[in-house]
Amino acid sequence: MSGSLDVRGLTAGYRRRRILDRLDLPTFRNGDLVAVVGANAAGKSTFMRAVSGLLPMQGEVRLDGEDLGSLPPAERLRRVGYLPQTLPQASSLVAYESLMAALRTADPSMPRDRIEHRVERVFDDLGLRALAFRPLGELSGGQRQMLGLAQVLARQPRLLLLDEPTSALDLRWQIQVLERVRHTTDAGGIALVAIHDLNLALRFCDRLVVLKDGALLAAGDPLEVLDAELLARAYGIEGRVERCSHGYPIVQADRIARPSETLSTHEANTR
Ligand SMILES: Nc1ncnc2c1ncn2[C@@H]1O[C@H](COP(=O)(O)OP(=O)(O)OP(=O)(O)O)[C@@H](O)[C@H]1O
Repeated sequence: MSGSLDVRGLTAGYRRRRILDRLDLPTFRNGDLVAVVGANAAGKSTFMRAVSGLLPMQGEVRLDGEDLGSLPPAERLRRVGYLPQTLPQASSLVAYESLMAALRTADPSMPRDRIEHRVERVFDDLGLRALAFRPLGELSGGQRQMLGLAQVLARQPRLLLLDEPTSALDLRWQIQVLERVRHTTDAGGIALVAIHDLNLALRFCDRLVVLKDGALLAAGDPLEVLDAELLARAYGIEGRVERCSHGYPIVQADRIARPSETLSTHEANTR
């Protein structure tokens, strides 16, 4: 179906361990900015790698009705922009050249003037002009993370898969990045963002996927899905979702839950 992402029966893992086992997600549509959340080791990065095509997988990932697994790697690379959790390698290339190189790799047939136009544009959009002629090896961790994102956005992929894109960023740049991603989804894209900061997820994302031990714990509207019980089950904490004085929802983590509080009432009652 056009304008959609469908994940059905996704199974993926590593040589000796299966991590995701027949994962089904709700259909995502154009305009959706999806936060993929869950505790450490829940399977978020494995999910991102599997959907991106970097990790062998079974099941179906359909983008606009087409099975991504059946596309040639170059075509998949054109449609899916994946930002890994690791920062881009430090190198002697300056930032501008690194973006040019990323675009050339993704689409060797793209004319040079179009590449330059896209690179200029993404530097402006992300407010990174000051970094354009700095060698990657001389940038801070946060600056390198921004450049990694710039490399992905400049390719203008149909689907964005961003694994912790704000983990190295200060408050201002966290907002800058998520506003930028929001802009691409408002323009009709689909973006999946693995993120630990639930407050950013609540503020910018319109869909939430919660993973636990490689399985889907919950999915839906972030404000409907995130509540005290989910915080206990997903993270083992006692917490709550409240509104700040500006009206934004915020998650307050109060303390680590006692073991029985990490289970649902039903589970606890039937033990
Ligand atoms: N390269 C690998 N080889 C073997 N096992 C791996 C590998 N990468 C991750 N795992 C395992 O897969 C499971 C899920 O890890 P994953 O990185 O997907 O979790 P995550 O939700 O992204 O965690 P985090 O929030 O800590 O980044 C973990 O048990 C982890 O130990």
